[in-house]
Amino acid sequence: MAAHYYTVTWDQLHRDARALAWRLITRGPFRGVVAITRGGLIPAAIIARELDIRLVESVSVVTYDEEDKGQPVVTKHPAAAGDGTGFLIVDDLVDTGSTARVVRGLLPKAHFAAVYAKPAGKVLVDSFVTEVSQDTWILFPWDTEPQFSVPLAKRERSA
Ligand SMILES: O=P(O)(O)OC[C@H]1O[C@H](OP(=O)(O)OP(=O)(O)O)[C@H](O)[C@@H]1O
Ligand SMILES: O=c1[nH]c(=O)c2nc[nH]c2[nH]1
Ligand SMILES: [Mg+2]
Repeated sequence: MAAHYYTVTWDQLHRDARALAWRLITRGPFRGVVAITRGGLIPAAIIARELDIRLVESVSVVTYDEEDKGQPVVTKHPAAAGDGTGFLIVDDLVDTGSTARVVRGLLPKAHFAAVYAKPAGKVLVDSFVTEVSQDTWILFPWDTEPQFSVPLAKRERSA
């Protein structure tokens, strides 16, 4: 269980992905994008649109079952990206860095970008936008839904 949660709305994700695209303009040009499925797909689409890139490849690394972490397994290789030369890898976040380490091993020449980064993983990315603490779980808009909120005055107080 995480100590903190950081909720990201669709608007914020769009804004942060565009901010990442701004930073990436001077690091390119890129021939194509490799999205790390599934979390990297939407940021990759936003960034590919902003950088006017039409070649979008994907790589799938399965590591987590909700908040439980296992061994990373590559279930889809990024065949069109070769050794990564001229390619931009995009993920939604780096946490421990284990997904990034696997993908960097597959595409050693690519530029690695993530929208959000935690301290243990940020050394593995070339570009990111926002850092959160290691004990924070990021709640993405595709994993959440709006629900009724109990008024503050009716909540139980601990002290
Ligand atoms: O730095 P790490 O500790 O490897 O964690 C980061 C990875 O974990 C999440 O993906 P997940 O494996 O949950 O799959 P998903 O993208 O399909 O949700 C997230 O999208 C990153 O890809
Ligand atoms: O939705 C997510 N939020 C996170 O903080 C995280 N870390 C690894 N995998 C994650 N998935
Ligand atoms: Mg992922």
